Amino acid sequence: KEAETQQKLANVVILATGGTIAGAGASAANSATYQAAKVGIEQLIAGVPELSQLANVRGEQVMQIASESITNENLLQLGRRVAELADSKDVDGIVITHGTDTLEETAYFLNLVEKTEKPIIVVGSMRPGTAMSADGMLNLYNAVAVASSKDARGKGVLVTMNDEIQSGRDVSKMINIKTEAFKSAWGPLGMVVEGKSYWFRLPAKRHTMDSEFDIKNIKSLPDVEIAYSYGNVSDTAYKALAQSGAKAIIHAGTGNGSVSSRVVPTLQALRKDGVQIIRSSHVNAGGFVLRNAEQPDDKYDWVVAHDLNPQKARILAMVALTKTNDSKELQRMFWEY
Ligand SMILES: NC(=O)CC[C@H](N)C(=O)O
Repeated sequence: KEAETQQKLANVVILATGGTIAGAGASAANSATYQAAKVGIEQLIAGVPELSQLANVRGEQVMQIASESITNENLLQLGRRVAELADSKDVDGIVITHGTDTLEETAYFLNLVEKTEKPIIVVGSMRPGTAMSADGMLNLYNAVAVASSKDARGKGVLVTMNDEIQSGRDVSKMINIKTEAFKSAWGPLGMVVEGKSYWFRLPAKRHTMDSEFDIKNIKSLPDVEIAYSYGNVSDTAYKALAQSGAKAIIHAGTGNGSVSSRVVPTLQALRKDGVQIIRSSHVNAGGFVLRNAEQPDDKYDWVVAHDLNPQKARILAMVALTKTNDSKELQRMFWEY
């Protein structure tokens, strides 16, 4: 009988990378003071015995780090392992446990480069497992539930935090002291309640199977850097980033990706030197940069990041630059992905 149920259940692999979901604090009162990336994947799985009712689950420790330290090499390593598993006949879904600081970057990266319909769910937690009201157990349970469900197929890389199913493209960490931390300007795709998914909308942007990018063709990622804008900003950071070899600079602009008059001439000169200039916005609840508004992008040959925040714009720019260095092609990609 047991063997029969095992056969019916989906096979889900959990790739563990660290973060707070693998964190441990000194006492149950430590919700914010603790060490991330301490608990191994076997212990995480053992901590949620209910997972075995949802799927045949096995774990792999891919790395054990806090996500602010993730490098492009780490991203490629993780992406390649996800692709291998997605190609494997005996894997139905993949869950990635991840620190929340750069979770939105990894989720978007995988959304662009993984050629599969199989569910890929990225999940983290805001409190370590040792804290009162720890959120990791339920977030992981929900991730495995969505990863093992047929109706999550073909919807791109997803993020399950705080009972919501978010698109990996749209979701962003909006606050760092609440369990209700992950939001999208365009709303969640669905909800998970008691292990069942309820869907309300679909992603409109190209992803996974419909993407022109493939992790199997990406050997390395080019250097793309971000410069933050604010009142009284100087051009020092932009110049330094270009000098250190950045192929593209993401302008984390104010408002509609606006650029200070002190910085405009520098960005024009850098573009003439071959550096791609990509205007994004650091407006908190969701920036939205319009082409040729605020700045004459056609005239300067700049690109706008559409609704992508600066850190997501960096991910798309890196992936896009592996294919083209044509600014018009880059702009097309920024509209489509
Ligand atoms: N809530 C978290 O996961 C943050 C912990 C850590 N800074 C990380 O991103 O890995």
